[in-house]
Amino acid sequence: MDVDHALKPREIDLVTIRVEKATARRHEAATWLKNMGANELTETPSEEEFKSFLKSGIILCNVLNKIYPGAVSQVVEDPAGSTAPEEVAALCAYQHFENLRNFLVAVQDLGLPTFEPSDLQQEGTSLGVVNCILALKSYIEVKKLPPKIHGQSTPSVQGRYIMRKNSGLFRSSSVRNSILEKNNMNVDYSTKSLEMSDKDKQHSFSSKIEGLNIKCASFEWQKGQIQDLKHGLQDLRNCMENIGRQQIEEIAGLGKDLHEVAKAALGYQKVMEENRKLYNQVMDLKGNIRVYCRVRPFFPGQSRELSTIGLIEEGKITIVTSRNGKEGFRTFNFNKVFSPSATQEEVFSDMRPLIRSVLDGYNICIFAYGQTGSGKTHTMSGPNEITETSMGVNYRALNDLFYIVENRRQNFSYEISVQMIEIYNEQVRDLLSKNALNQKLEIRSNPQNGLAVPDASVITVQSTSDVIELMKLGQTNRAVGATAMNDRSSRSHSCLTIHIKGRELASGTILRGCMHLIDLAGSERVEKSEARGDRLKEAQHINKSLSALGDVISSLAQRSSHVPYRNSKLTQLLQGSLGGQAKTLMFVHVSPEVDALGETLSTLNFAERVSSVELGAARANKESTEVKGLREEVAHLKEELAGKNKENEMLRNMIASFRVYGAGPNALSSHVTPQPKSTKITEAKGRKSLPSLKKSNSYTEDKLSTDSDSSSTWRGSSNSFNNNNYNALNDQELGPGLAALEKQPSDLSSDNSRHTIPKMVMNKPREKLERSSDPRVSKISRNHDMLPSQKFANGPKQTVVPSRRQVTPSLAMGVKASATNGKSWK
Ligand SMILES: Nc1ncnc2c1ncn2[C@@H]1O[C@H](COP(=O)(O)OP(=O)(O)OP(=O)(O)O)[C@@H](O)[C@H]1O
Repeated sequence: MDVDHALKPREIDLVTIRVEKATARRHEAATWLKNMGANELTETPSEEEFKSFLKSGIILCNVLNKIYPGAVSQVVEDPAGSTAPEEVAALCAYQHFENLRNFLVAVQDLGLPTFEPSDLQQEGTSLGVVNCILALKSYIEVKKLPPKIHGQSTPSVQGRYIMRKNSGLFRSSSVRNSILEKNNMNVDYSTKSLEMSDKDKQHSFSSKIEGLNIKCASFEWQKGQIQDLKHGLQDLRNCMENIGRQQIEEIAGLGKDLHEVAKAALGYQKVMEENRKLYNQVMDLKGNIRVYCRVRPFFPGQSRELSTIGLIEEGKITIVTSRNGKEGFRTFNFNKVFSPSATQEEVFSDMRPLIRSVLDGYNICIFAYGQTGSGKTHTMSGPNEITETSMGVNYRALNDLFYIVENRRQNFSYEISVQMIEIYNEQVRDLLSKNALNQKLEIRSNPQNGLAVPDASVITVQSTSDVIELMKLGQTNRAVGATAMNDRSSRSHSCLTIHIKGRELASGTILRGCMHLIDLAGSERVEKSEARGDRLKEAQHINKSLSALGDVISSLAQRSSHVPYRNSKLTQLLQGSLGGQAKTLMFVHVSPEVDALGETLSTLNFAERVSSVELGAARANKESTEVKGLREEVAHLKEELAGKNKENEMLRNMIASFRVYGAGPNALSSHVTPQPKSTKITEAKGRKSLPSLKKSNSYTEDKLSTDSDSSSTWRGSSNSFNNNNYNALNDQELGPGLAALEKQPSDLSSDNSRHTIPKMVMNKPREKLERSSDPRVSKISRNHDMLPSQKFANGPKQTVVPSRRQVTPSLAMGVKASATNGKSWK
């Protein structure tokens, strides 16, 4: 038997056992046949040898005839003498057929197991033949009958037995018919004989005993077979148990392997995750704008077969660009790509760390870009019906921020405030104001206190629900516009800004961060949307602002020295996030439909461009208390210095005016009161702390207010002086020269005689004035050195004279003081 080399060890064991057993039984059968006279057989024949010896059936028939002579009445011998090969082959076949058939019939009549003649063919197996021979052997052993020599047995007894068996096979054979005929004759004969004599009765009885003996022998043989089977079964059971044990061990081993593989896979995933984090960190360090791409699913009822979206991997998306039967693909790389099946939670969890950094003092900007209907609002806010699972980035971000604020309560105190604006047709509106539609707000390119739109309402919030209420108010304000202007909800850029000011309780360090969450209006092709009237105007504004965004991105990508932020309100709003040290994330959205292919490709091209923009590493807006103190002190000093400069300017201008009006320098004495000799600024130079600075201010304020007759008008520092105070002063109080100064440059330009010299003076640096050939100018310049306010200020010399409008408040203050004091400053 061929052993399959691919078999496993336990299977090989089993097969080996079977082969060994079969071989042993074959050898046993061969040995017995040899003992029964088949001398041509070896005792240990191979399977093939065994079959070839028995194939003709001669050996089998002869052995059976030795046991029961005449059991096979006619044994067809070898076709000796035939020469023609075809004749030999035919005789062999006949011999094989006849002998085997006769043998099998006889064996079956004995109640012994038979086999198929084909078992002795080349492709057959000798197992059945061996079983049959060994059964015959057992049968004889049980019967303990010595094998009889041919011709010595009693054919009638055997014949009767054979007849009684009367099997179907036997009945169907022509050879058997002839045997039957013979035996019937025997039966008839014996019956007649029984009727005739007691001898026959005895004979009949002995034949019954014989029959019983045969049955007994058969029973014994079967018992032996059952024993054999039991042993075989036991062997099999042991073998199965072994196999079972081996399998359990193997399964345990496989489990271990699987565990290892799972661990390795997890490790691989971790490494991949780590790689992505590192990649993002590198991007952070380089300050690249992060770009996440999200694909909208098909709408219900749309066919999913025609999609432009090919393969989506971790950070790659392949678009099928096949057109007119030509197959094409384009792959785009981004920081992350979300497939249509990505949930809101999955999308948010990836950007969570970015959002959290706003609490550490970073400026964050997240904006959603994409074609109309591609899912921007879905990502930023969610669908119309907002549930816990469907809520968008805005709500999740706020939830997260308030959650962390709560967790950090022991170490930090945070103030969170919110602004919500929209840019509609290039006008900025405050969505949290009742008067949203009528407002036109300005955007500052250098935000003060982080407010790019300082005039928009800033509302302090304590919880997410506060913000949700505000967002609802904002939406209502947009909705007001929608009824008035026909569904403009997606026709404007909306921006929710969250301002965060945190103070570290232990160190007093201040952190300021702000987060813009921007849902841009959808880009669309005007001709495709067939927009008319207001819609056309809106579309043009949107496209203009998005194209301005494209220009800004191009300039940034090319590192141009000039970036055209001022070309649209949108780019002005985004300036701090695109050009500053902010962390910026763009969500680019695409639709999967084939008819959106053009927009999808242009959107992704733009997005790839955006991802190449390096902003420089983001910086946290952190201020330690010391820095904060120093910064405030510097600011105060600057203010004070500016005040003093304004005074200088005022006096200089006064001199100029007096000269214009023909009054000599002495005339000043009736208007200008010298400031009390003060060392306040000198002190301030060496000051370290804010309180002393304040003291200095208050001293000046106090002095001014006690010197003043109308203290209510003048009370307060120069810093707090505003246009209203200034406007409250009338010409009488200011004097003719100052009243002239109050006029706008345009007013002055119409009065040549009065403004010629002041204008010259104002626009020239001091050195130039000193070198001037104009005697009036040089006089002013010399006088300028003697101004008491400059001595008082003891600050750095001014080389550029500030403009007239800048000096007016301090000028007014100085004049008021001089007018009431009445002393000369000379
Ligand atoms: N990821 C998504 N899963 C399920 N539905 C989505 C998804 N993205 C978008 N949609 C649905 O697609 C439709 C259009 O989405 P959405 O309004 O967010 O697009 P938009 O880009 O904001 O459009 P517009 O620019 O016109 O405002 C909505 O009905 C939205 O619910």
